[in-house]
Amino acid sequence: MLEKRTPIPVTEAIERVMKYAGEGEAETVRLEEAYGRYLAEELRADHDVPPFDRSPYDGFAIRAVDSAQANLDNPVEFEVIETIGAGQVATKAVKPFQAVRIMTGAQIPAGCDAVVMLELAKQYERDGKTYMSIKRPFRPGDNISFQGEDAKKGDALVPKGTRINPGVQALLATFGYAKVKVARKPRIGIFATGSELLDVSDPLVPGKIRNSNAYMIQAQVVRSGAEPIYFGKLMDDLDTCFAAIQSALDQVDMLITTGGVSVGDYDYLPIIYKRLGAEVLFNKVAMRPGSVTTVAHLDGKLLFGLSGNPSACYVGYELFVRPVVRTRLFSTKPYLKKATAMLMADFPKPNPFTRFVRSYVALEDGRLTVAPVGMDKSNIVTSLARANALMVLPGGTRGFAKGDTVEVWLLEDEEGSDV
Ligand SMILES: Nc1nc2c(c(=O)[nH]1)N[C@H]1C(S)=C(S)[C@@H](COP(=O)(O)OP(=O)(O)OC[C@H]3O[C@@H](n4cnc5c(N)ncnc54)[C@H](O)[C@@H]3O)O[C@H]1N2
Ligand code: MOO
Ligand SMILES: [Mg+2]
Repeated sequence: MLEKRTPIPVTEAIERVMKYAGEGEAETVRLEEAYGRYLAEELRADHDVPPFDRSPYDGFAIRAVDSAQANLDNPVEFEVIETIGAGQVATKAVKPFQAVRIMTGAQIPAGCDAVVMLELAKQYERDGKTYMSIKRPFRPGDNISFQGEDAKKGDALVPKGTRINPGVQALLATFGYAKVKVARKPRIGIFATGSELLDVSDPLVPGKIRNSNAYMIQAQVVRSGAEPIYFGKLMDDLDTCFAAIQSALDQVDMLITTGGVSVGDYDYLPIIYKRLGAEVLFNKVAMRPGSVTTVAHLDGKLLFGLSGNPSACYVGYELFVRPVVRTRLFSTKPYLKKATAMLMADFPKPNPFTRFVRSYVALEDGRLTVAPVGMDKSNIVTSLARANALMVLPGGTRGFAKGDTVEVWLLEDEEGSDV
């Protein structure tokens, strides 16, 4: 007799998985390798930025008070006592009506409190000395880039769990992080199961198809910030699958299988979970596609039994695996970012299960619109190529119409959501 599966709501399924999400671990990488990784600790300023008052222009550093009387009819003259470029420090004390020729980025000489742009000064020589004159007054602080104006020592700049983008990379360099503490990428093992599966380079033969899920999942793993370990494809043979899965478990933090999870004669994952002694968290979810998604837990490791159907497999990853990965990357927002969008197509057929329709979200005239990107069936692979969102249509008795406002979960977003 076929075991009856009881569907549970998607939110409950996610909750059950997240109980076993575990915690992130830190590792150290060189700054050059940090881009795209996730910070394992908050980034704070340990010094002021900039660390000294500096010139934002090529020009002359002066004491503003000396320029007070300058106007078009009364140029004020300064003796130029030295020249400093960025990286150099003035060596002479600046006395009244003296100036230092200064370049962008150089430290403001002691005693000076304003900078005159080169274009506003006239420089000339007289009796072997260099002078410049200006025809307008400057106030203290004019054209100074002040110490700490960018960041003050102690400022919290980037929270733990942030993905290191080029800007974060710049800050890490600014604060001297030659080595960076980042989240260790969770290692996710992948098996594709199915006797019908061909390798990518195999020619098509009757009854068989190429294994696309393994490559799709590897990309999803990478997109979410984890490290895929692909163990290859398995024939639908119980003992072979069991042995392969059991031995792979030692090498990974969690394991994904695709296919073999439904109720068919050759769907062996349910038996394998039993043999392993794994606790099955659920084996039916009230969602389309991916209703057969099964998640089990064994000795602190999650085993994701994703559907063999490509669209169902894809959705299963984004809903159940991604938030676990993000949690282990120290994110406080591990879920897909949610938004609302205007539906651009009718969806008349009601469905008792919540639908996650592979869709394309666009920004049109300042508001989000959403349209499905292909046929809404779980065995469809072509629709995935253009999907940048999952449109969430709650199950129930009604369909949806063009113009309705619907929820969308964004697939390419980096920020995430805490719910
Ligand atoms: N009697 C029932 N039959 C089915 C049910 C059900 O409730 N009762 N559920 C259906 C649903 S819903 C889904 S989804 C599928 C899930 O099946 P499995 O997860 O067991 O996957 P398979 O049977 O192994 O394969 C399904 C389908 O996907 C193709 N596939 C598998 N692996 C790959 C791969 N790596 N790359 C590309 N395509 C793959 C496979 O050839 C099949 O066509 O079960 C329904 N049946
Ligand atoms: O698990 Mo199936 O995808 O609901 O079609
Ligand atoms: Mg099957």
